[in-house]
Amino acid sequence: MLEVAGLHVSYGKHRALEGAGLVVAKGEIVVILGANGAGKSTLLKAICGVCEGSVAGSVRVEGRDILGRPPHEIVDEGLALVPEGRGIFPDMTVAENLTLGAYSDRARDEAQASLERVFKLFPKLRERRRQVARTMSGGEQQMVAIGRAMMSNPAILALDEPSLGLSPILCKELFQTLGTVRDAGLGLLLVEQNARQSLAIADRGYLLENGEIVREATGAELLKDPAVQEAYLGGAAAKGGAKPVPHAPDKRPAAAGPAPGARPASVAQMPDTRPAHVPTPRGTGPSPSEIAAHAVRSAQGRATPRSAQSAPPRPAVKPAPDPTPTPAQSRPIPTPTPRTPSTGRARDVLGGVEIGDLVANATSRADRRGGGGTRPGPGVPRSMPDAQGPPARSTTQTATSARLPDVPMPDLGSSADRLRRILDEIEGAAKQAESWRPQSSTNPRGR
Ligand SMILES: Nc1ncnc2c1ncn2[C@@H]1O[C@H](COP(=O)(O)OP(=O)(O)OP(=O)(O)O)[C@@H](O)[C@H]1O
Repeated sequence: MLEVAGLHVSYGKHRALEGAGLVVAKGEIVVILGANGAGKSTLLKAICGVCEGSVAGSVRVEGRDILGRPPHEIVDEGLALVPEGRGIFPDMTVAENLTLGAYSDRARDEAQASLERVFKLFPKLRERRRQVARTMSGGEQQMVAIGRAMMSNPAILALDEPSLGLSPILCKELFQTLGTVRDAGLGLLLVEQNARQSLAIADRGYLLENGEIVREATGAELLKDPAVQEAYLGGAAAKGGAKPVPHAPDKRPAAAGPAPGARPASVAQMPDTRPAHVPTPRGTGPSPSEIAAHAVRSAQGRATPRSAQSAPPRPAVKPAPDPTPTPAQSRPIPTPTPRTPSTGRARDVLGGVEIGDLVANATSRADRRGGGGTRPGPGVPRSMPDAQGPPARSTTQTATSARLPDVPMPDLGSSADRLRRILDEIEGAAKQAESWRPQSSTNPRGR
C-alpha cells in the first residue's frame, strides 16, 4: 500500500503542493485529476523521489518511509514510475528494454517470472520481443514502458499521463490494459487528462486544485458529479470522447479538504513530522541513461562488494539517435568472461541475453557511433558490419535482418568503464556547449 500524507512541494517561492494526502491499495486504480498546473506531475514525482523542488511530508510504501530516498531505492521498495514520455530505450529491442527494467535488487532474481508475467499481460510484446522499440507504434511503446516498469516487480505502479499522444483506439486499449494490470494485483496511481476513460476504470479518484486535494470519491461517483462533468468532462451535455482538461480554475471550493467520508481521513490529516524541505535528488523521471548507469553499477556489483555500489545516479543525458542498424537478438550473444554464474532462466527466454550483455552491447554501439563509423571501438573487430559505416538501412531491415556477428563480446568490466567514460564525455560536451559564447569581435550586431 502507498500512503501519502501532508506532502508539500515548493519550487523556490512557488508552492506547488500543499499538504496533499492519498492512499493507493494493491489491486486498485486511483486517478488524480486536475487542471493544467494543478500539481499532478509534481505530486507523482515527489512520491517517486524524482522531484527537483523542496519536498516535505510523509510517503510510505508497505509501511516503510521512502521520502528523500534515491529513486533506485524507491524502486527496490516496490514503487515504479512510468514517466510522461515513456523513457524507453529507442534503439534497443523490446526484450532488451524489458530486461533493463529488472535491474533493481528486488527484481533481479525474479526477472524470469516477471518477464513471463509481462508477456502474459502483453502477448504482443512477446511476439515483438526482437523488434527495435523506436519502430513500434505509440501504444506499443507505452506497453513497453509499462512492461519495463513491471519488470521491477512493483507493488505500486505510478503512471504520468500514459494516454498522452495516443489515438482514441490506442487509448481504449491502454485503459483496458491498465485494468488488466490492476487485476494482476498491482496498485495503480494514475495522473491523467483523459478524465472520462480514466474515471471509467478507476476505483477511486482525487481532485487536485492549485496544489491541494479538494475531493476524493469513487470513480463512478466522480463521473456522475455535475461539478466534475463541468470541469473535466466538457460539461454535462458532453457525450463520449476525451475532452481537454480546462486551464487552472480561478476559484476553489470554500471548504477545501478531503470530502466527507474520504478515506482514510486519518492519513489525510496526519501531521507532518518530517523536517521541512527534504531535497530530493532528481529533477525529472529516471532517464534511459540513468537506468543504464544503474545497470552498469548492478552488473559491476556482481563482482564487487555491495558497499562499492553507492555512487550517486548520473545526471540525465539523452542518448543520441543511433544511425546504425540495431541487431536483433536471434542468437545468443557470447558470454563475456569473467562472469559470475547467471541467474539462469531469463537468459534462455531472451536468447542468452542479460543485463551485463545489454550494457556491453550498448557500449559497443556507442563506440561505433563515437568512431564515426570508421574506427571500431576496443573489443569490436573491424569485421563488424556496422563498424564499416554501411549505408543507412530501413527500420524494417533493422528490426528483421540485422544480426549480431559471432564475435567475442568485450570484457564486462571494461565495457562498464567505457560506458561510463562515454557518459562523462557526453556530459563534458554538453557543459562546453552550454558555456560557449561568441567572441565580442564576431558579434554580428557590432555592439
Ligand atoms: N521544475 C519546476 N520548477 C519550477 N516550477 C515548476 C517546476 N515544475 C512544475 N512547476 C510549477 O508547479 C506547478 C505545478 O506543475 P505540475 O507540472 O505539477 O502541474 P500539472 O498539474 O502536472 O500540469 P499539467 O497537467 O499541465 O502537466 C506549476 O505552476 C508549474 O509551473
